[in-house]
Amino acid sequence: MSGPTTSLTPPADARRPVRHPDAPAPGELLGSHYDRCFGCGGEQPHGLHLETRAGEGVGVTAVFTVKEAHQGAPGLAHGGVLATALDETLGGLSWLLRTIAVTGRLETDYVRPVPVGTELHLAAEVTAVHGRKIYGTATGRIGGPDGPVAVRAAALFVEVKVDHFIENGRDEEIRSAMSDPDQIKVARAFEVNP
Ligand SMILES: CCCCCCCC(=O)SCCNC(=O)CCNC(=O)[C@H](O)C(C)(C)COP(=O)(O)OP(=O)(O)OC[C@H]1O[C@@H](n2cnc3c(N)ncnc32)[C@H](O)[C@@H]1OP(=O)(O)O
Repeated sequence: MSGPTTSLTPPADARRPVRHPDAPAPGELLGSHYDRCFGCGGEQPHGLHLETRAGEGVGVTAVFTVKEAHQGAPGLAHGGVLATALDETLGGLSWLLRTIAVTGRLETDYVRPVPVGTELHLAAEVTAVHGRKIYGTATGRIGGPDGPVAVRAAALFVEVKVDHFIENGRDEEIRSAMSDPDQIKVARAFEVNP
């Protein structure tokens, strides 16, 4: 049986990731890539409102406070919401590479339950790049950057052009985003990618 390989282990000839010279400085807040994004958008009332900062190398850190609206079991964060937090943090790595990419595969390990009210401290890094494929890992810790690990992820993102969103998104939101100067600014930031 043959088909595309879905392994999260980079191939032997993958290259080490390189921080883009125009990447935000370590500690800089990345801001939201779309104000209605469920992961990071300020205009999404029940969203995660994840705040992501550039880290050292090709890495980012983020903080997500688990709210009442994020429950699965009573008083505990929903696993899908935690996967979203990991996915969004990994998505922030695009800023470090200055490459637009979407999640192709995301594998999540749930190590310990995460109560409502927890401040989850996330960290993600790119581990390898192979053609359009970007390999990354992420971790979420309870209470602080050195707190106990609650969740972990390995992921493969695939580089896409802006057209991916224009061709596939719903017309109403695409039209609205295209008429928003802030949104155009975010998209342009990634267009120059030597
Ligand atoms: C702006 C950023 C927002 C950030 C928000 C947080 C991140 C997100 O949640 S993004 C939203 C969720 N993701 C999506 O909606 C993506 C939906 N999927 C797609 O659009 C397509 O399948 C896409 C773009 C991933 C790949 O399609 P396509 O561009 O045709 O590439 P394709 O040729 O199939 O694959 C390219 C390579 O990736 C590999 N690949 C593709 N999908 C996968 C996968 N699921 N698992 C492993 N490898 C994969 C292929 O094997 C291929 O590898 P190789 O180059 O070695 O042959």
